Amino acid sequence: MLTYKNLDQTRAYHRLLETRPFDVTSLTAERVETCQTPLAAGLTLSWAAAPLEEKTLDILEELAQEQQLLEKYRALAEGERMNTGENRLVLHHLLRGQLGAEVILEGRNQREFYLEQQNRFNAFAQSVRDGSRKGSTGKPFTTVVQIGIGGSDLGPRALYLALADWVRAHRAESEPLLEARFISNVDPDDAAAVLADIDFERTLFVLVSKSGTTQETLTNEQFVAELAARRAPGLDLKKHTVAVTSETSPMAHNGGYLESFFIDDYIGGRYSATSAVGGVILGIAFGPRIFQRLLDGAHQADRAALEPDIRKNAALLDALLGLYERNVLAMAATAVLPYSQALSRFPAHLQQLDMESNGKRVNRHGEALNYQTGPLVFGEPGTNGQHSFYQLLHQGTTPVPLQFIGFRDSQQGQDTTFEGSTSQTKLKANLAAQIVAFAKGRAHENPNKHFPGGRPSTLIVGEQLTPEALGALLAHYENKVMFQGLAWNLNSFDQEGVQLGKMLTTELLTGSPGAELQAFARLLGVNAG
Ligand SMILES: O=P(O)(O)OC[C@H]1O[C@](O)(CO)[C@@H](O)[C@@H]1O
Repeated sequence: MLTYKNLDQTRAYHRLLETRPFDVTSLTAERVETCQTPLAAGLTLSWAAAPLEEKTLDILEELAQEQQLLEKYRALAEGERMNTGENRLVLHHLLRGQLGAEVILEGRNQREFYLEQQNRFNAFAQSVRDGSRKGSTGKPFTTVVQIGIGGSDLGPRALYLALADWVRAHRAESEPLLEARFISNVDPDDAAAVLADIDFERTLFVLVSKSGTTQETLTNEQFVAELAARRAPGLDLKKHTVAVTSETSPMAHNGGYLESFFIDDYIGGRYSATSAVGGVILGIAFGPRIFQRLLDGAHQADRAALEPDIRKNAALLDALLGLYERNVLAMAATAVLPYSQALSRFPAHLQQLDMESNGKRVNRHGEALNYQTGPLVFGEPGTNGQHSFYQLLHQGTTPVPLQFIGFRDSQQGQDTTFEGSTSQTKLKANLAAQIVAFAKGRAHENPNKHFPGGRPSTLIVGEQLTPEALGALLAHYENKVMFQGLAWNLNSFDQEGVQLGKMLTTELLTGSPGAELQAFARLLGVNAG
């Protein structure tokens, strides 16, 4: 039977508070060689430079048992109503494969429903790619533009950017390459810039909103319609627009779109990248086979997260390490630092995934918590970050645990040798150097040049950022966030914290706002109506 208790009601937590962290200034080569956990799809988690002693790991494993983390993960995948705030199931794992018992809801097998949608959007993507489906003026599509925000933008955009160059370098000559673009912000400059040079006759729009009510997305739909009417008056925009939404949303079945593809309430926005939300645009841009490879990598990581031994379960280990850093070592933030330009928007996706999921102050039953929960998440690709905010990370007063990601090979294989080493070699050398510099520091008699060290990190390393590796990376973080939320006894699957701002915006635009809201409206020149 599953029981739910707060972190501070567990024995393991109180034992953890008594532990001393591994002092990462004592990092050794032997530790680098031994502290490795296979993740999935050829990725490995190195935790050599993490503040973990063997004894701490044992207690973290006890915590996992006391909080029944694996049992709860299994239950979640098999249809337990884990989203207590909204009384919903949490089924994104089923998008990539069956993990346990089938989930049947009102006679519908949920895995089959997701597969049916996948088959539909794959066939659609194929027809766009092979040119059999054309625009309303008879021209083949060359560009696909996604309109959506939050989970309906960040994951798909991060995945597109992560694979675009890999696909360009690895595709067969006969495979077309369609360009994808994204409009998310209600700032009119976003849509205007994305659409500035668009050829409407050859563009397909993918309107993505699970709720079908998001202000930014509906406004941008209208922006596109008006611009298309001005720039391509003969165009039938309906034949250039598909929708991705839930079956119960106002956008579903409204007859305004060429096709509609569905998710349901059991796929949370920030967990939706492997559904039609990401699958339509990635399938069109790269082809369904590439999207399937991404799903396979994600499923491998989902399976690996079922492993009971914490030393062999990268998602569980990473999750409980993050909890240890947050609750025992009182570290408030964490940085995600991919040494891969392709992952340029991956930290932005993780920001939503982590902070919208675990930025909570009450437990899953709505009771106030007496301990810290989700950390602040930020990040940028290396080496760019090194020339920006690493100063604070090395010598600032706030130690921040660092999550590095790196690959042995570049995606495209193009390179140059300068001063005896290639760019890819320099990239990896910088990454290795940073881990050691953060961990061990360097003494100096000039305090300004003194590096204290003792700054912990982990490294996820793989051969190359392939579709499988990317899928595994995505799922690893989803599972990490899920395990942390379960250990903190909170609901990682709702987001009430985004509602108040939305409400006040509506009040200001269409209702009777309070005096202070009106005062800011005057300062900003808000003209409602
Ligand atoms: O897909 P929708 O319903 O337009 O929602 C977009 C995003 O808005 C949020 O609800 C937050 O405002 C996210 O959780 C979600 O991903």
